[in-house]
Amino acid sequence: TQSTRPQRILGAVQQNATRGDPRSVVRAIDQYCRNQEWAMNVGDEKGCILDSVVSEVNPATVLELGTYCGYSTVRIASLLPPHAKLITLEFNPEFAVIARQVIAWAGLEDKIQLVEGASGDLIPKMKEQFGVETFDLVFLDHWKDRYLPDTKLMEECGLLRKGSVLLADNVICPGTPEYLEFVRSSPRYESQYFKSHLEYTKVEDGLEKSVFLG
Ligand SMILES: CCCNc1ncnc2c1ncn2[C@@H]1O[C@H](/C=C/CNC(=O)c2cc(-c3ccc(F)cc3)cc(O)c2O)[C@H](C)[C@H]1O
Ligand SMILES: [Mg+2]
Repeated sequence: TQSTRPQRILGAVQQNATRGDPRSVVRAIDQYCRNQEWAMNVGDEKGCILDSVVSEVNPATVLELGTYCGYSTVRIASLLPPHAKLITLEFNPEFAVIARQVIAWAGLEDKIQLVEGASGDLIPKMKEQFGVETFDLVFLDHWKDRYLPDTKLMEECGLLRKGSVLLADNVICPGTPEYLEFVRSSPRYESQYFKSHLEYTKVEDGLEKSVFLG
């Protein structure tokens, strides 16, 4: 039977990356997606911006919305300090199965908690079920029309504190117009656009970093 693209990405990791070496996992996925078949990972160019924001925030708690194959999950977790935790939400069980194996290959199971389910259902349960107070960093990379409702939901659930950083992928392509308008016009956020390109292409895209002001 035909394999799926996520299965082929996992295969590329298992063939080309070293177990326990997160950066080799990231490199293997980028090489596969650049040379064999495109996939919607944040990629190497925007990934460098992601790395710099993660390093600057040096977060103890991270939330990722939209795991997919786990590329950005591994990329972020590889930069976290020893006791930091990353919770990543994925509602498609097929992708979750792949992402768990990519995370395991990178040897990052102890830093990453992959939770299967929809963000709208899980965000309200973060405090009681996962013992989270607030998130220092949130990486938004799920359905683009869910960035704004989920951001409002995180505010309502008290998951953002003064200084929490939201980093959103794809604010140009495919685009997240309502979210962008909101974070750029709201007095409760300080936003900054990092111009880049859509993963593995020359098309413009970028990341929007928004600091919650409380
Ligand atoms: C109600 C559910 C919401 N809550 C949810 N809760 C949990 N998990 C969720 C939720 N909503 C979605 N997910 C999961 O996250 C993933 C979804 C990721 C979505 N990403 C894109 O669509 C994209 C497109 C392009 C692109 C650019 C140019 C092109 F030509 C084509 C494609 C590029 C990019 O970098 C992109 O990230 C995964 C597939 C999906 O199962
Ligand atoms: Mg994306």
